[in-house]
Amino acid sequence: MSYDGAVEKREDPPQPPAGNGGGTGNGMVMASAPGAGTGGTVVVRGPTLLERHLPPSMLEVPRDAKIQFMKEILARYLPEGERTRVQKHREYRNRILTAYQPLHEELYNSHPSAFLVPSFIKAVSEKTEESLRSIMSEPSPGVYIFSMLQPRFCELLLSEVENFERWVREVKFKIMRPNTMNKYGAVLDDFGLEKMLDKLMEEFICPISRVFFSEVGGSSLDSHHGFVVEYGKDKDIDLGFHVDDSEVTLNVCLGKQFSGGDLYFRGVRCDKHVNAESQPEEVLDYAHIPGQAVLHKGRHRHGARATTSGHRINLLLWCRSSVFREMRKYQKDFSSWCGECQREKKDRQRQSVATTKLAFLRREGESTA
Ligand SMILES: O=C(O)CCC(=O)C(=O)O
Ligand SMILES: [Fe+2]
Repeated sequence: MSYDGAVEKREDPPQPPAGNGGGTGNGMVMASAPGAGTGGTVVVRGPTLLERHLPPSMLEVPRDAKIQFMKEILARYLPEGERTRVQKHREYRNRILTAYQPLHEELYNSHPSAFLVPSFIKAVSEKTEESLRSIMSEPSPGVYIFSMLQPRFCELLLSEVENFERWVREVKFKIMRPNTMNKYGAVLDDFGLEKMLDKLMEEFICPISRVFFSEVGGSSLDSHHGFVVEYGKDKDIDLGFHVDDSEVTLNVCLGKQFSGGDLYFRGVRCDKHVNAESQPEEVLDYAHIPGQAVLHKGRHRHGARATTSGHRINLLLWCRSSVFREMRKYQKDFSSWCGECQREKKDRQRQSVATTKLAFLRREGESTA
């Protein structure tokens, strides 16, 4: 195999930073389960079944207020440890939000369509497989590449991230990194971009995922973890072979100038087969281009090669489905999406056809003897 060693499961960081000026203290463990921790922004979408249970006084309030109300009720039913984690993460975010002064307000307040290229907006608004395929390539099964972000948005976001990191250094704020495999990068949801990214997921990634990723919960995405990863000198160099803690991952290069940093893909696998061999058609290398997006299943094994010069920053949106995760707990057969389960199933079918044929031929032989 052309990758090294075993596949890692890339998750939100398990440990919070300790002590930000009398804050959370130690031990805010980040859960990778939906609804908790860094990625725990479960968004209740409306009109939903849950909405029918709202008290009459809540029916006319804005959607955000309804969501907040429902979240608070649902939080009461979380296990104790998880409730504490959610609460501490909320406090962590609030400390950032009250102290950090954003540089480009428009990033926070504009509708995401202001940042997207027109061809992408048009294809998604038509919502058909044909319109989506007209702007995408699929160089290996399940990996979709398309032009997505306007250069101006990439520049604004890069400059906002720089500003945030400058503030972090100046006030010596200990931030949580995006997940267990990065030492650099920042969680965009933690400094105010959660709502904008949620709209991006809901209005643009959900319609695509419904078409291409329905077998892994693409029709019921309901939360996200949005962050940037950074590579180059004095940053992360490469990223090991892994699967994401997501159902669907959006990965868009923001820039700047760099060489190297190719993504490599090696097929989709369930937990049991995560280290199984890859098939030739599953092998893909992809060179990042600023503004261009890669969309794939979280369980699609991948990694990033060394960024050999310059500075590469990518926007990642891990999209999750709480319904899919719950259902997966009770399933054993993942042949609708795991390449190795599919291969095993085909082998079993071939075997059973061969056995039936043999039995038939034997019977035929006996009756003509
Ligand atoms: O560096 C990249 O482009 C890959 C990032 C990635 O796979 C991740 O953050 O999960
Ligand atoms: Fe990844």
